[in-house]
This record gives sequence, C-alpha cells and structure tokens, in this order.
Amino acid sequence: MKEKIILKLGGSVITDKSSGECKVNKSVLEKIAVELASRENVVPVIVHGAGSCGHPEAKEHHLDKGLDHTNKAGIFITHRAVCSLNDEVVNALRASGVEAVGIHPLDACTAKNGRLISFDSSPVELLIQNGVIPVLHGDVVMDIGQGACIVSGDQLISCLAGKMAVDRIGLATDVAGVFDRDGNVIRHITRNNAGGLEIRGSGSTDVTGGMRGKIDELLLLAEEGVESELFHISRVSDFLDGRDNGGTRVSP
Ligand SMILES: Nc1ncnc2c1ncn2[C@@H]1O[C@H](COP(=O)(O)OP(=O)(O)OP(=O)(O)O)[C@@H](O)[C@H]1O
Ligand SMILES: C=C(C)CCOP(=O)(O)O
Repeated sequence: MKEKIILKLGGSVITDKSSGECKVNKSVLEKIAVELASRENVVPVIVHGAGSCGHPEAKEHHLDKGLDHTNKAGIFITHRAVCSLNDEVVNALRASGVEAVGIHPLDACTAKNGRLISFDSSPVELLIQNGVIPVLHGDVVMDIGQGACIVSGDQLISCLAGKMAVDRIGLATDVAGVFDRDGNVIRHITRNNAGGLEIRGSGSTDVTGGMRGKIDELLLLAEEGVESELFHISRVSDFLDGRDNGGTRVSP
C-alpha cells in the first residue's frame, strides 16, 4: 500500500532566498525530481514556498497587509513570480519522468483576514488518483476581509491535511530542524514546550513569518491531531523512505 504524503519544498531550498530577485536553484530541483522519480512507496502532493520568487514582490507591494488603492498591480506581479517558480518545479519533475501539474491557489482559494476559508481540494485528489502529482505553492489569494493576502505554503499544507487523509507531512528547508539557543536541533515540539523556544523569522525577505510562522502553522495542525516533520533538504530521501531524518517533529 502506497503512503500518501505532503512534501513542502521550502523557498530557502529551491531558490536563492538571499537574492533580492527571483533566482531558482535548478540543480537542487533536479536532485529532488530524481529522488521522487525513483520512489514507488509514496504518492506525493508537492507544495512549495516562494523564496526569492514571490517574497520580495509581496513585500514591495505590501500585499501581506491587504489591498489598497496603491498596490493592485502587486497581485499580478507576485502571482507571476511564484508561478514562474512553479513552472520550474513542474518542469524539473516532468523532465525526470514524474507526471506533474501546477495548481495555483489564487485560482482556487478564498481567504478572510489572511486565513483560508475555502479551497476545493477535489482536483488535487482526482489528480493523485489518476497518477499525476499536483504541485501547489504559496500565493497571493483574494481575501473577503482585507482585499488580498499572502497564503504561505505552510498554511496550504494545514488546509489540505484537514481535507484529505495523508499518512505523513514533511517540510524540507535549509536548516536541519528548529534549533535551540545552543544551536542543537529540537527533536520534538508540542504546545507544551513551544512557548519557551526562541524561534525567529527568516534571515531573508519573508512576509509569512519565516520559521516562527511555520511552527505556529504546524502547531495549529498538531491541534487537529496531525503530526509533521521539518528537516534539511539533504535528508529528503530519509523522509521519503520513512527513516529518521534528524529533524524536528511537531505533534499534538
Ligand atoms: N530557531 C530556529 N531554528 C532554525 N531556523 C530558524 C530559527 N529561527 C529562525 N530560523 C530561520 O528560519 C529559516 C527557515 O525558514 P524559511 O521560512 O526561510 O523557510 P522556507 O519554508 O524554506 O522558506 P519559504 O517561506 O520561502 O518557503 C532558516 O533559514 C533560519 O534562518
Ligand atoms: C510570498 C508568496 C507569494 C508566498 C509565500 O509562501 P511561503 O514561501 O510558503 O511562505
């Protein structure tokens, strides 16, 4: 029986996030695609972040703060940036023989004050039933409270996991896991120990809260009874094979 998994490819991994402009790490994408092509044990849904292909644009047009009369063009500009990255991810997968297609949250979701309130997951489920890997991404989303907002790939994961049964959820980033003050990986986070941790944002331009935003989102997911794992991209094969990946588990 194949495991249904959600794998988030962090923007810190698939782009050069420290660059002020969209720079895709094509060689990393190729390696991930080869890993996925060789796996018969999992049916993945891929979600990716924006990194330098979306965060700088969203920040410049302050879309995380909503729409006003000055920033409407930011919708197109930000969406185009992250869609260009989505094309690169899909193309890398397809070049390795993995049948994949992009799904864009702007077309499929509605939010209220920054939180998703509707997302029809049936295309995602039908695609995987038919052997095609859906590739979703953090995006600008129309918002009935503030006009528009930025929905992170992390929030999308929570939303998807609430709608479809998945066996495991993994988030690959540029760090080995969540570090404590001494730089050691915290192997297990729950609501009980999360309060005392020093978790900050990203070192690069980021409108969705960096590691802090990610852990807050994963703790909400944990409250729904769903566990997730955060690990370094170099350990993706361990995650795919269900082995210890040296990272941080966030659980109820
Ligand atoms: N306590 C911490 N432990 C580990 N990383 C931390 C911590 N606090 C802040 N960080 C930062 O969080 C970053 C990872 O979060 P980030 O949001 O950039 O990842 P991502 O999901 O790959 O990116 P994106 O949001 O573009 O998809 C690390 O590069 C690190 O600088
Ligand atoms: C900035 C945009 C468009 C999406 C952000 O998604 P994330 O990189 O998963 O936080």
